[in-house]
Amino acid sequence: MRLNYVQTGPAEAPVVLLGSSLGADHRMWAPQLDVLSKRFRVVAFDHRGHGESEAPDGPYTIEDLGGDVLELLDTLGAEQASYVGISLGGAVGLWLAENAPERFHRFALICPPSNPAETPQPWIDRAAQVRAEGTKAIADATLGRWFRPEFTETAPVREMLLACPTEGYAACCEALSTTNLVPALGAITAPVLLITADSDTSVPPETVVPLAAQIPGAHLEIIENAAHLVTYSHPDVINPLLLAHLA
Ligand SMILES: O=C(O)CC1=CCC(=O)O1
Repeated sequence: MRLNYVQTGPAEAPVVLLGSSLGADHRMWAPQLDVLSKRFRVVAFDHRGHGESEAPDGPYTIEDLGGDVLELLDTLGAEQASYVGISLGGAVGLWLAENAPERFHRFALICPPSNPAETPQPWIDRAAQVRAEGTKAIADATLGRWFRPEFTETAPVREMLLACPTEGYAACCEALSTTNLVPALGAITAPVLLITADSDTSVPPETVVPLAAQIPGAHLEIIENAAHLVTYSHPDVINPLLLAHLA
């Protein structure tokens, strides 16, 4: 699978991969790139079916998306990396922490859905709606979950969502509908920073806070007055946390 990616920072520095939210692409990491690339070789990639990555017909699985990241590491010539993921990218991070610990130093997982398969029907319904009507049909509702009303710089994110391939978005919804990463959380060995946002209605804090007790040694941060896409709306709060954890 050919994943699209951009990289910045010194070529010889430790690699940090950035995995995006459902419907967004590598451009959503713009508020993190300058800061992280002073210390790391930063690789922001598009999941399959997103941005400019290949978009085969779905359904996909979380194993597909995680396997793509391992292939990307091989393509980059990186034996190991650290991984930062938000939302769908956070679920992929949990899968990587559980299934490929030898390839990763540290994880920062932001608003990660750990068991979306618990309620699969909304994901199956969303996939059907997007296949029928495109991502424009879900754009207003999605941005309403991703940002609090006082954050108004949402136009670039809307543009990413509208540009997301219909089949890729739908197939990733189907991946979420079959994903349950909870049973293996206790086997995670890498240091994990978990970040949740108090106003996140996509992946509510009540579903993230308990993960800190289930992942050995995990550290939890709860960001106040923030919704799901907290990396984009609150970089001044998030970037120092990422730097402190990854360094
Ligand atoms: O609500 C959304 O669209 C964002 C999201 C992606 C994965 C998830 O659980 O929520």
